[in-house]
Amino acid sequence: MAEEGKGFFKGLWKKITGDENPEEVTPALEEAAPALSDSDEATRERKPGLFERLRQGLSKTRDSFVGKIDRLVLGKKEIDADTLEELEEILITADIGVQTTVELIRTLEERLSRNELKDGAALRETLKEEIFKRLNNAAPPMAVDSASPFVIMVIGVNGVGKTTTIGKLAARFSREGKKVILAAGDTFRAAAAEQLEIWGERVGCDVVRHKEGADPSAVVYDGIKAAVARKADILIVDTAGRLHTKVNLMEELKKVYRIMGRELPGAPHETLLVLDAATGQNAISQAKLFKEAAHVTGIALTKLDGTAKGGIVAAICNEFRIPIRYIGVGEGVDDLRDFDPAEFVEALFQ
Ligand SMILES: Nc1nc2c(ncn2[C@@H]2O[C@H](COP(=O)(O)OP(=O)(O)OP(=O)(O)O)[C@@H](O)[C@H]2O)c(=O)[nH]1
Repeated sequence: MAEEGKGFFKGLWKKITGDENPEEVTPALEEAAPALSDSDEATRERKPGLFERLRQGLSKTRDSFVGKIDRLVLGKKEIDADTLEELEEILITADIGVQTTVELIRTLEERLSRNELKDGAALRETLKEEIFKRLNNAAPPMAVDSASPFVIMVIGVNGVGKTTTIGKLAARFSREGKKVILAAGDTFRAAAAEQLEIWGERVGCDVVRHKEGADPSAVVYDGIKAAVARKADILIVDTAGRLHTKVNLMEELKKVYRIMGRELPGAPHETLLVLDAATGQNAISQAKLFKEAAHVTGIALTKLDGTAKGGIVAAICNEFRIPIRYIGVGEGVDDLRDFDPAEFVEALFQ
């Protein structure tokens, strides 16, 4: 650039940004936006809307959890043991879980002793980073194209949002052009099959159901036969969330699981446990219980929008080592989102 032109550019730059030295800033800007393709442009246009919805969905957790952290750390010029003690209390009450809280505080203490936490802002940033690390238990996404039909067994106690999650998943897969069949394996409650049929009509997919009180294994058997005969891409199987006893429930789930594998080797390809975030520590107990009885391979965490207990995400990721595949942030069909740890932490702390 000619010197004269450079001067003009510098002046303009300062006017726009208030920054004296464009040379220092320009390389970073170039790095940040290497060649935007058309699809990047499209993503950028779509992203703010989706991100904003996620932010809104997490507003209760952000206001209580991150709000408390901000009140504790912002403006603090020095971090000491008392600050970390107060932080520990906030983490515990935010349903992050005792084990994860202890780990986080230990890490922060170490970083404090290495002089890495100079002030409140540094503490906030480090906490965000450490929470992200614990959410990021890398697991490959559900590989629905790896089998045909790909069978998803959905488990969880009543009322957690199982049927709604199945409906939202069916809608999403159908939109992607996949043929989906639903099997109403909860024969204990008549309303469960009816609810599933309503979703089937809404989404435009077949529902296999039997009468109330029928053997769920028979429903699953028919579901698999129908999925194979009709060349479905995905079969989603609902299961009971409540029986006369907990032991009965677990035994039934084991039986349904066995029948699937017998009728279609490799099935179920995914056992998705649905948990209600608003139930806090109860969701943790359910995760423990189902993990022991069923081969849980993924979690859908619903109702994050209605609760301040969003910290439960960290407890689940860190303590169970079962990937959270989806999060529910509203009742709408588009409110079941892929769980993206980076986006989640950003939406929480921003
Ligand atoms: N706000 C909000 N509500 C949700 C979400 N997911 C499900 N719900 C609502 O939670 C309620 C219970 O959902 P269901 O799908 O009926 O729950 P279920 O686990 O199938 O319950 P049963 O059919 O009784 O076993 C419904 O009113 C849903 O609309 C979510 O992510 N956010």
